[in-house]
Amino acid sequence: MRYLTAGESHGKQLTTIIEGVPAGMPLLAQDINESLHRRQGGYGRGKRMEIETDDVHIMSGVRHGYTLGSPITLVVKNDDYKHWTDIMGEEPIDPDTYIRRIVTKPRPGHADLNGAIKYGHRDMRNVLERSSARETAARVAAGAVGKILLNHLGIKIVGYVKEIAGVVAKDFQSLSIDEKINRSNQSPVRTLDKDVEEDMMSKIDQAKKDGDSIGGVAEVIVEGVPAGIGSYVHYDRKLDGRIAGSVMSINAFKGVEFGIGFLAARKNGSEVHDEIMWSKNKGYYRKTNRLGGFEGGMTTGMPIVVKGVMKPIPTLYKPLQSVDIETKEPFHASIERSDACAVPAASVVMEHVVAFEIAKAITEQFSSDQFTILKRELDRHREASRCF
Ligand SMILES: Cc1cc2nc3c(=O)[nH]c(=O)nc-3n(C[C@H](O)[C@H](O)[C@H](O)COP(=O)(O)O)c2cc1C
Ligand SMILES: C=C(O[C@@H]1CC(C(=O)O)=C[C@@H](OP(=O)(O)O)[C@H]1O)C(=O)O
Repeated sequence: MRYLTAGESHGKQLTTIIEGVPAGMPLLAQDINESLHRRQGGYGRGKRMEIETDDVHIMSGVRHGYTLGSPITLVVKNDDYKHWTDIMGEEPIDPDTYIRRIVTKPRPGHADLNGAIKYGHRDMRNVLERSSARETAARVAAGAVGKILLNHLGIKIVGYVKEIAGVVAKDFQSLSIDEKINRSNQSPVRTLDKDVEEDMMSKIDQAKKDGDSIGGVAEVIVEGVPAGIGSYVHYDRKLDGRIAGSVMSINAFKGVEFGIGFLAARKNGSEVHDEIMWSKNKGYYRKTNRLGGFEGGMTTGMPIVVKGVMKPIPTLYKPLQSVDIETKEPFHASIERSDACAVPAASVVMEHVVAFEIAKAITEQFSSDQFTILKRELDRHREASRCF
């Protein structure tokens, strides 16, 4: 499975093309929409989310509710486009209007300056339109298809917020994954910990009031992936590496850890490695899960536990110094519409990029032209690894 996305933030639409989804898998627009709507929500987002209603249009690859095995094209319209037709249209524009509207002031922390240098754009709108996290709607659409595939294979996944600006949620390891899904869906900041919700929201309110922005940590848990998915043979087949890459590719994400992650550097081996157990019912399992479900680039059969850290949003009302690329004069950032905190929304994005990577690894490892055969093979693998 692989996918490509296309589309500018204030252009007509976002398009996702996914290749390699097995034929015969049930797939409905409403299931993809559930993911898209979750991504749009979350406390801390700016005015743009009041304009958009992200609903998917399935343009190819699905017939009568089932996948065909051919490329699936998903379209999400940008409702904001109607306000940007003069700026974002494909026809040549009157030079006076154009000059008045070009973006020459790069925001520290965004892709503006580096993207302009790379492509030679003197108008940094040509960069920001595509570097905008609007693209994550298209990625969530792809991830939703991956997640639907996993769900049909008995694999469940949840993403939620662990921390916002130093307010840390407690661990809820004993909660079932279904309870985690419910709690994160009900929380305005998508955390499992009701006790810290208010604190998280007041941090966001304070950041908004100060014209500043804040970041945090999101966590994703995946249950039901059998042992031995991924590979220890090649760097680009190690599944933990691929998941880490997908998380790092989310806009504003600056780090990833599995299980106890960076804490492992300060512990002895006896405090880090998960002892191996066996029982007739469960087969092999680990007493603990400090390594977050991976050894040797392959799944251990324990829950996959991955965290990603998101930096504060770059667009600030509070001025940060930068340089105008036309005049070379210093300036202080101008006021622009922006999110103050997007960690709740990003936890949904993270859930979906991780879902896609796992679905992709499973379809690579087993026969995947036909969904029923894939399901049979995975069940066989589950049984073989239990009895191994
Ligand atoms: C869901 C989501 C919403 C975001 N919203 C904004 C925003 O409103 N304003 C902004 O400047 N950056 C926003 N970002 C972050 C930028 O897109 C990101 O910082 C930028 O693309 C530069 O990439 P980098 O931070 O990965 O280096 C958002 C990110 C995500 C995941
Ligand atoms: C549009 C989305 O997020 C956008 C991501 C974003 C950025 O710079 O990354 C900037 C903002 O866009 P605008 O400048 O139009 O207000 C966010 O709203 C979205 O998540 O769908």
